[in-house]
Amino acid sequence: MSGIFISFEGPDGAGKTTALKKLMPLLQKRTDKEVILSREPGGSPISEKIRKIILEKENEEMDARTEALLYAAARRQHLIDVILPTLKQDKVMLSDRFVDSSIAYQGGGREIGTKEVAEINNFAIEGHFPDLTVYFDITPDIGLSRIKKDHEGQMDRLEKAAFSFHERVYDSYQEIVKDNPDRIKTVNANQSPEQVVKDVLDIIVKRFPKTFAKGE
Ligand SMILES: Nc1ncnc2c1ncn2[C@@H]1O[C@H](COP(=O)(O)OP(=O)(O)OP(=O)(O)O)[C@@H](O)[C@H]1O
Ligand SMILES: Cc1cn([C@H]2C[C@H](O)[C@@H](COP(=O)(O)O)O2)c(=O)[nH]c1=O
Repeated sequence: MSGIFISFEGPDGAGKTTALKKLMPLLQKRTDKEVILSREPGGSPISEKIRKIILEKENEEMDARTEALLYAAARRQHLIDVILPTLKQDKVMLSDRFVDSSIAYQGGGREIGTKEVAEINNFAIEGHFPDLTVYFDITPDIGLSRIKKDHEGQMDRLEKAAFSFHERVYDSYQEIVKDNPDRIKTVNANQSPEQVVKDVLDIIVKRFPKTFAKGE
């Protein structure tokens, strides 16, 4: 596998999607490798169908373990349909969320347990961890207030969960970051969108200087 796999993580409203849209062309300018952007849950036709089931507000009664299995199933299909083919073609794969989201949201937030959730995800991803993960650090009060300001009426099932759930997600992410210092690098997401993009770009270029050397 010769491509580069980078995931982006963080609590709801951290600004990943906003930053990734701006980051994509900046990265593409610096490399001859094709840069592909995808997201989880989703990113391929079957996984997008699973995403709909997971996030629909009507599915309030969904059991926590069912939710964890659905995220892992969507991830497996995304891996097979998009991530592995992209890496085999020597491209750069950017994924807006990956396995750490399940550990933080289902393991921590839903209190299933990080070990249990890691186990079903190990089955799904068969060791294909990202080469680099950029964690967008934002406290749940700030992240959720951004979302409420932007689209309160259209908040999905996860975004609408209790504040204590989002606090557990945040705490769980802090643990994951602490436990994976080589793979995960943190960006302060409570800065201007421009500064966030600059910081993320710096991290990626520093980690893969040869790949992103064009135009230096
Ligand atoms: N640096 C920033 N400062 C202030 N507001 C921001 C910043 N970045 C993004 N936003 C706003 O915050 C909201 C959430 O941003 P975005 O959708 O990019 O976050 P996200 O990390 O993808 O969230 P989620 O995972 O919940 O979808 C949007 O309204 C966006 O305009
Ligand atoms: C991959 C993944 C995601 N989640 C949560 C995180 C968000 O609340 C939603 C996804 O929405 P986004 O706007 O596309 O970020 O799902 C999760 O709980 N577990 C996961 O594995």
